[in-house]
Amino acid sequence: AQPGSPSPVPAKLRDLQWGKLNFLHTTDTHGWLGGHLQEASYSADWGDYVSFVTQMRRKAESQDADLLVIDTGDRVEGNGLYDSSDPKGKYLYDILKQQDIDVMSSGNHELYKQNTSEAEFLTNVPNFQGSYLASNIDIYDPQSGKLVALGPRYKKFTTKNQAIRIVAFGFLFDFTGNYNNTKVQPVEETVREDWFQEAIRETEVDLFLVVGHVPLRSQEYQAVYNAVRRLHPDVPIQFFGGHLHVRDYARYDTKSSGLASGRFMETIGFLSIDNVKSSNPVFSRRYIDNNLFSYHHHAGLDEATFPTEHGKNVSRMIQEARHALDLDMVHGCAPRDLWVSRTPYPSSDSIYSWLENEVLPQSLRDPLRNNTPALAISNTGAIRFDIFKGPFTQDSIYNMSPFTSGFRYIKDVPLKTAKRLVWLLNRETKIFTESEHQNYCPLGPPEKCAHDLDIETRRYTPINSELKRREQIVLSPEVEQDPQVLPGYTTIDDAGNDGDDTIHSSISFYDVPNVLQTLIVPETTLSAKENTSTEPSTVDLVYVDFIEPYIALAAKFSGLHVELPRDSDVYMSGTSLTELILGWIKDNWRCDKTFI
Ligand SMILES: O=c1ccn([C@@H]2O[C@H](COP(=O)(O)O)[C@@H](O)[C@H]2O)c(=O)[nH]1
Repeated sequence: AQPGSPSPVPAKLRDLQWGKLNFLHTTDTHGWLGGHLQEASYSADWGDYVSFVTQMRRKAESQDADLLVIDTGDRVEGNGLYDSSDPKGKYLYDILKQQDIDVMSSGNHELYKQNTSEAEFLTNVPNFQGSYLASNIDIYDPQSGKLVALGPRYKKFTTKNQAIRIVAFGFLFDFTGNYNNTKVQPVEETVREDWFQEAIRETEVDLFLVVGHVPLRSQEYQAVYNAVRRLHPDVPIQFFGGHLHVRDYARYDTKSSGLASGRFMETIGFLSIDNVKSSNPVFSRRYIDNNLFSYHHHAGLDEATFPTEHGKNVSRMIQEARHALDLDMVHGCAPRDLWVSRTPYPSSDSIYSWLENEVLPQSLRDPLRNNTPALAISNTGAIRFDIFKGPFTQDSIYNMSPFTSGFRYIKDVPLKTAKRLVWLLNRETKIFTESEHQNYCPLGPPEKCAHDLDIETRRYTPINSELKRREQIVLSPEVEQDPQVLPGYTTIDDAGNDGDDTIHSSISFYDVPNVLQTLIVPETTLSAKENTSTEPSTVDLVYVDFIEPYIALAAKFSGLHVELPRDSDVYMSGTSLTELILGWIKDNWRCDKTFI
């Protein structure tokens, strides 16, 4: 763990049920390779995980079993270790490659920007040669300019100890927000390609392994499942998924299942399959809290015997990178916790209410607009993580707001129309049904999308469904706090409620809107007539530039006749949302002696 990170609190643990074939799985790590420096439950770093994999491989060997290590993408964007270096990822790729990963795939965050996907192609794919699969992604090779596969489409291999013959694929969901230097083929089309049809016609196979940055309960995985099952009614299929940032386990039939292992290095997913080659395979899953207490327990080792030299070196690499990036530098001290979804919105401890009521009204102003009133909009997904009371560091800013988006505006928009546009963005259905940008919750945080699962059937409710959205639901009721049991994940999945390794009390999650809004009316701009209603008749409609495609769509439905980007312009040139928030924090959150 990194120096200064909190020690894990001993807790009641559930053991792992080993099989002859075992997996460890990470997904959506988003650069959190240093672990969580403010949360004891998730305080192990990538170096500890390197030690854990080594020790678990030894344990597998001793039982003549196999262990495969999987990662399903979104390794970048979301933490200072990736986002604060120039170029981004200067330290991350070398740290990542220290892990011995057997099968991995790309996420959507590897493809939003040209430099990220090129780093993936030129650095990460070669670093993980033989493991990195890209079943449905192509990239324009920056050297030749030719469109080529990002990585091999699939691979066949046989495990060392049990000689299990595996055919593996690596998918990304039907993502449309990628920069134009990559092409993502919809999974439903990929499964009709000749190479895929040939691959699944393999007869010498004991297991199909489908890894991907794909929600488990999705039309994409349904398509892969249907294609394989049509030819192989009896061969086990194991899926690993991600993107929604949740722990989840799905049973598709008696011989197939899927595991999703959370987000931000909070969770290491464990899955075992016993009797893979028989007519009766047995599956077991566990979500391991990423801390040393859990690691020691599951490896059957202690503080002295657990860490490997390699693991310790990787922890040192992280420490040096964090030091070089000055990630512990304190910008201010937060006077209270501010939550993304642990508290109702709006409320005094909602991070979105804080942005709407304090940060944006006090900071968002373009001097070139001469105090013109503005209705400002940001997507809630731009804010990725909570703020904890106490020191707010260089790391905290990227954990909370990692993206580089700035602002644009459309002038002279009737306030009534602007408000209707916001209403439409939050209502979603109509807009996204007709959108080429349809995606998993393209505006809100991914967890919001996961919570739109139909509770009864555990099926994902597509965002173009006409099903009525729940307004704001408490997903798990608060329970009396048992002093021995700390709050944390209490997952319910298709195998029941005993998946988490650590026994926790539950935390409440509340739904959040797609976009937050704030009306900014400088006193002096109101005419005497308007002053009576305190609302201007027209405003600058200001928005985070990432959401411009959705603004264009919502404008169409709200009667705002604009063509974007032609009719919009940059607002506060050179200032990103992240810089705006950081500036406000530096000005407003002084550290007094209660924090030191
Ligand atoms: O530049 C960006 C990129 C993404 N977002 C938001 O992030 C989510 C997607 O996050 P995942 O980790 O891939 O699930 C997307 O819905 C956007 O809301 C952003 O705001 N800016």
